[in-house]
Amino acid sequence: MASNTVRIAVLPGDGIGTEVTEATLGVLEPLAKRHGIGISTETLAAGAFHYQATGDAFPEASFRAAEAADAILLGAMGWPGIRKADGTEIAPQLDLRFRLKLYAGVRPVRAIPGVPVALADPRAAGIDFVLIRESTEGLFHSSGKGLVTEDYAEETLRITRATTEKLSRFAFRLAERRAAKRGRKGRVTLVDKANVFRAFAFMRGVFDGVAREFPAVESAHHYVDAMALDLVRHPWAFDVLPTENMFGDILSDLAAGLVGGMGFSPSADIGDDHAVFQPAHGTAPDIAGKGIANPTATLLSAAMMLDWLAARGAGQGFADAAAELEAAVDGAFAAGLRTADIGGPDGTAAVARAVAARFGA
Ligand SMILES: NC(=O)C1=CN([C@@H]2O[C@H](COP(=O)(O)OP(=O)(O)OC[C@H]3O[C@@H](n4cnc5c(N)ncnc54)[C@H](O)[C@@H]3O)[C@@H](O)[C@H]2O)C=CC1
Ligand SMILES: CC(C)CC(=O)C(=O)O
Ligand SMILES: [Mg+2]
Repeated sequence: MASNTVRIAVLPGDGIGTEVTEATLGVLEPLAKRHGIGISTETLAAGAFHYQATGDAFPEASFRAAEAADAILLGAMGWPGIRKADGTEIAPQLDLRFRLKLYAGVRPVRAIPGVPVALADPRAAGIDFVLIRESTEGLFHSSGKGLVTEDYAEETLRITRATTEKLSRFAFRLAERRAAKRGRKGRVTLVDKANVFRAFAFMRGVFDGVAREFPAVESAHHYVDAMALDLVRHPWAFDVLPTENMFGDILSDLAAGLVGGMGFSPSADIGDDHAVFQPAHGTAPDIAGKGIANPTATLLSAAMMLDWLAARGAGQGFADAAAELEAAVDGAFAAGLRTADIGGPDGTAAVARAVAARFGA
């Protein structure tokens, strides 16, 4: 990667995906100028409405351009009324995860000062954990391949040693970095269903093997049903939570609900060579076109992107810009910004303005 200049492929997608992406690009521009970092963007077509118009949800040219970019910023894709012949929805974001082997779906869940949390316990203000949703296999391995007959339907879950090892190492390394920052011991808790399914007993065995490589980090296991309970009972107790694809999909929405909703839930799908940064939410047909979508999740995803680019050699300016963007989001809410999803008056553009104003734009 050429130092200090990066190419970002932008896939706005459908519904509020386009709105939160536009707001985020509007913040990235002055941020890049301020830090003297070069960011060029190329907007690419893909999504449900593109499928409706052309019959192609994800043109190969868009995929190739995304693959060639230094990083990919994605809004959201899919629309409930636009379906393929098999009854499922359009989801090019899944193609990206599979084709670019983005096994680590990193979904940080953090209480932002000023944003109401769902729990009355004062410890909820300290919610700060990271779900790592394996994003290339698990039950989603079966997507588009399930068997459907007149009388029954069947989908298969797949767990591999190679991906579980990578996922586990990613989780332990993240826990090490978080421990260094927070000055406390890291803890990685595998979320599985090893009491019932052999595939999860296998996953647990592989995870335990990797855990032995990281003696300074605590390791634990939790069944997914109990984790759904405990994320509501005491979410502040968790640190890094790797899990299977479908479990992570479900738990990440639950977790978002703890800290203000989907509008506050960033994510990054990271592989060995590529990464996609996108909010964990969808296209929100119920609020699309109204100018009230909360772009915070996308802004925080963009901060994760800048940080990831810095770690890959783009330069310290990217790390500084990432830190400033996250601080600007926190600062804006601490200063009274209130989005519609938490009952406030501030729409998409107002959030972008308030965040950019924190760093003088
Ligand atoms: N990564 C992606 O691109 C995803 C795409 N989808 C697709 O999106 C479409 C809608 O799916 P839903 O199940 O309704 O999930 P959703 O995440 O779009 O919406 C769930 C709820 O959260 C709210 N919400 C979501 N993002 C918000 C934001 N930024 N600001 C304020 N409120 C927000 C919505 O208004 C809705 O009440 C479907 O076609 C689905 O397949 C769903 C999830 C992720
Ligand atoms: C197409 C879906 C898997 C998208 C989704 O729900 C997600 O990324 O969380
Ligand atoms: Mg989801």
